[in-house]
Amino acid sequence: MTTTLYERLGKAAGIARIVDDIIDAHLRNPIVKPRFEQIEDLEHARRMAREFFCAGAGGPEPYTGKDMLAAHKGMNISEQEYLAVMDDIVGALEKNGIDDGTRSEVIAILYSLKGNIIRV
Ligand code: HEM
Repeated sequence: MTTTLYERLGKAAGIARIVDDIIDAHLRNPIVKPRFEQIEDLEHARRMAREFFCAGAGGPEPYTGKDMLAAHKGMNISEQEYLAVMDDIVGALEKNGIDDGTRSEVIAILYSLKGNIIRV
């Protein structure tokens, strides 16, 4: 039996916990903290990130947020900030007991989005 990425991440409930840990990590990470402290509606951003991961992992939840280019346009996000965000995501996946292969899959998907996020 193969399981989907969505299932291996713990479906909506598991993804919600992972996203909460990612946001907590960003708010503690000196490299990206100022960006995330400035967000006016953090609960909205949290909801969008949960939807994005659910939909991106093949879950049934629709993603109702902006595409990655529109969401990050004009922010002048650096390569270093992008890496810091990726590191926080890996840390949150590890904290939630996500296996090595699944972590690599998530990182590969996110890496493919970098052209829509860095210095756009
Ligand atoms: C790993 C790749 C990333 C993914 C998958 C991602 C995903 C998202 C999503 C889904 C949103 C919500 C869009 C919406 O409101 O409709 C968002 C917003 C945001 N992202 Fe990212 N992001 C990534 C990288 C980054 C990086 C590297 C930074 C900067 C350090 C960043 C900073 C922000 C900020 C500040 C917002 C909120 C904008 C606002 O509502 O005021 N993101 N991101």
